[in-house]
Amino acid sequence: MNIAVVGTGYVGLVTGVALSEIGHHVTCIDIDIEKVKRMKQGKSPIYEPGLEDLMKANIERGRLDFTKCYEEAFAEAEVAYIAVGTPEKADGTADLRFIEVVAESIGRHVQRDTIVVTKSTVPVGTNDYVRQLVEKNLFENVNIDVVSNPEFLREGSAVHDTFHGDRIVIGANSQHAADTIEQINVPFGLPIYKTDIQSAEMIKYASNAFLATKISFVNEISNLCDKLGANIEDVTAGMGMDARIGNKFLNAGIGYGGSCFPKDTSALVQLAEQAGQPFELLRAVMNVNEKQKRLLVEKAKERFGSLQGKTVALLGLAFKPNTDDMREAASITIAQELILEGANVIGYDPIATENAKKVLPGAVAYADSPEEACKTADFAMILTEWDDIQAVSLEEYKAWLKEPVLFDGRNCYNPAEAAEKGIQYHSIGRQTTGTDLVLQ
Ligand SMILES: NC(=O)c1ccc[n+]([C@@H]2O[C@H](COP(=O)([O-])OP(=O)(O)OC[C@H]3O[C@@H](n4cnc5c(N)ncnc54)[C@H](O)[C@@H]3O)[C@@H](O)[C@H]2O)c1
Ligand SMILES: O=c1ccn([C@@H]2O[C@H](COP(=O)(O)OP(=O)(O)O[C@H]3O[C@H](CO)[C@@H](O)[C@H](O)[C@H]3O)[C@@H](O)[C@H]2O)c(=O)[nH]1
Repeated sequence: MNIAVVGTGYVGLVTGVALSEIGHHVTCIDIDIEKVKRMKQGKSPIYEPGLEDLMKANIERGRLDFTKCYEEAFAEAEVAYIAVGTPEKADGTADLRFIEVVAESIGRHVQRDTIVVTKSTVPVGTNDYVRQLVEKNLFENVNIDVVSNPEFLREGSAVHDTFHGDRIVIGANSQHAADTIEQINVPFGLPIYKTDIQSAEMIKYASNAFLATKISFVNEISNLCDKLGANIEDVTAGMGMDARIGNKFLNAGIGYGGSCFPKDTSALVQLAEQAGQPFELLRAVMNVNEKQKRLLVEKAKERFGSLQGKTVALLGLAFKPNTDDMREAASITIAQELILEGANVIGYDPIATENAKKVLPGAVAYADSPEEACKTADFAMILTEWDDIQAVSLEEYKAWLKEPVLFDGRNCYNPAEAAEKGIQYHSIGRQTTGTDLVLQ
């Protein structure tokens, strides 16, 4: 099948590469000329494990190409995937401006009957709107079908998730369109769930909202554990043994970030509002998350009284490991709060530093290793559980930090062991240890 993929971000590029890997001929379009140049040379503009190797292999096989030119991409295309961003507007709703521009461009450039597949996360009803926009701009006398095919990959494991996902959702109102998109996806060998367009659109928002709810729920439980002397790791292990609850996605931490949960929960709350069906639960989930992002700073203030003049090492800046994405990373809130408290901040991230520089306060300094960050600092906070950060030993923290006090937002260490090694260790939903240590 000849496929055009519009937008080459985390979703578009991974989708395009994966579709070419299973045998389709794919042309990816992006308006960012620099990106297109890089991708043509087999270089991925984003950090995503395994992606670049697949890109190179399929460019060599002649099944994958990149362009900024719609004419070129639509010369042969029978199917057009839309994978541009749907960021959050100031009022919390989804911004459909990129979708609108793309739908109009597709309309102007299609040469034959075409199925337009929306991969982007869009509010219920958007695919109908997309069809209207495409049809309004048609030059050729062709038929347009639309299909909702929401994406469920996670950043940092996007390639793996695409080939090993739990399901592929296809929402269509025409049997022909549903069958064609199913056939395209059969080689992935994953369960395919077919439904109508509105339900497919809702499956995506409902899934993200449910996962966000799980995280805020467990974070609330962890804060209670903190107060009442229980241990969140033991609690979630015990909860997760109930198959109805499941043992995944129960890690307490410093709140969810990233390019999806924050904006998608907000968009669903707004969608519910517009439908006259306020989503109280999801509002609470979002409020809990905002509070949770500030937890480590609150703990540090409680421990030190004032943070004025203290230097804090922030270890891990990306919103999760194995990505260079800084969108809605908790590190942004934490760095801002620390600076407001009069602290100096030195950040370290193995991959996301360049992106971090664009969004963290200008006053933040950057280190090239956990050692350099910690040796400059009074105490440290672990924000992202990158492998190289988890590989730092407790002995090293003890040797490097001026005051061996560690605030661990990802529960990477054993609290008793930390105290044994001479560290005062504050983590999430577990008792603080090493409080009796005499620190300088
Ligand atoms: N990032 C994820 O993990 C993820 C997972 C599932 C779903 N989604 C959804 O997928 C969509 C895309 O997300 P993303 O993170 O890949 O976005 P992104 O911001 O990383 O990438 C969007 C790309 O589209 C390009 N673009 C914008 N306008 C264009 C146009 N007119 N023509 C061609 N290209 C254009 C941009 O230059 C950019 O490269 C969003 O709706 C998001 O909610 C994202
Ligand atoms: O038990 C957990 C799991 C995750 N997180 C945090 O939640 C955020 C999101 O993590 P994750 O879901 O792994 O990454 P994303 O790439 O944002 O993926 C989510 O958002 C995508 C975009 O819609 C969806 O496609 C995915 O299915 C969905 O998991 C990160 O800040 C994590 O640190 C926790 O705090 N505890």
